[in-house]
Amino acid sequence: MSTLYLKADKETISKYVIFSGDPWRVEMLQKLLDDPKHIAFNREFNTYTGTYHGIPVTISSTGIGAPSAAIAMEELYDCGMEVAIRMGTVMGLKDGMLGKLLIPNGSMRMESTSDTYVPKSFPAVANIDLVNCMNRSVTMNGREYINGITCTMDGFYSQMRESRLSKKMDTDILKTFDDISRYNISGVDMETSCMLVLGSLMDIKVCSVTMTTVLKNLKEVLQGEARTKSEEDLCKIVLDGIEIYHKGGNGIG
Ligand SMILES: O=P(O)(O)O[C@H]1O[C@H](CO)[C@@H](O)[C@H]1O
Ligand SMILES: O=c1cc[nH]c(=O)[nH]1
Repeated sequence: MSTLYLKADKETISKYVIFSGDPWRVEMLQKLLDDPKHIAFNREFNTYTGTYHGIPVTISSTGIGAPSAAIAMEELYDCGMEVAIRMGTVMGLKDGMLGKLLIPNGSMRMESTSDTYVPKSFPAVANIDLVNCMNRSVTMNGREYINGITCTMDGFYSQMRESRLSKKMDTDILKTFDDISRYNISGVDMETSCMLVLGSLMDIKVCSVTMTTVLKNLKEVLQGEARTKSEEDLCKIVLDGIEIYHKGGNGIG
């Protein structure tokens, strides 16, 4: 029987799963797989399974935010997922980060979905072996990475970007950034901490590999060809990272 939202089942899902936020990034990634089989595109969940250099890999999407990321994680865990990688974009909070990969060791839980599973004192931490393999893959692919702590939030236009409403309500978006910058937080996204928490609860391996596409206050933004190239590199980096991990961290090729 297929799952409620992703329309997946045990026969079609592999143990390695990559989750993009954006369903259209899945279309970019599936082009790098051999023999990609389209499982379903239902709501925000676009899912394929194929192989990368002989390794079975499933790719899917979570849409924006932790609630739907938790649904995707739950349903593919039900189908036998053992390794989950978030492959997304992130807003960098430090200068010079644009185009660099932010691969957090852990993430501050400012989203609320993970609170529905465990208390806030439960940490959101990444699997160290996966992080190391992804770091190696970034270097191999000619990019730079940053490890450290990120922050995951729920409110895009209430916490991360000014809007007509936030101005009308006098919401101080910059104060949020100032507050978390004092904690040496490197970047902000909307899914990572929830996915890391669920991975620990499921006793599977999880990490988050994110491309810095924008800096806070839109100080710098990756656009046009540079943005496309950075997302293409992100897809390749995550696939190569899985290959490194699959081979016991001993390199690829
Ligand atoms: O590019 P993705 O993976 O969607 O990630 C980031 O982009 C979205 C916000 O623009 C949020 O989902 C955030 O986490
Ligand atoms: O603005 C942005 C861009 C990428 N990721 C986010 O979470 N926010």
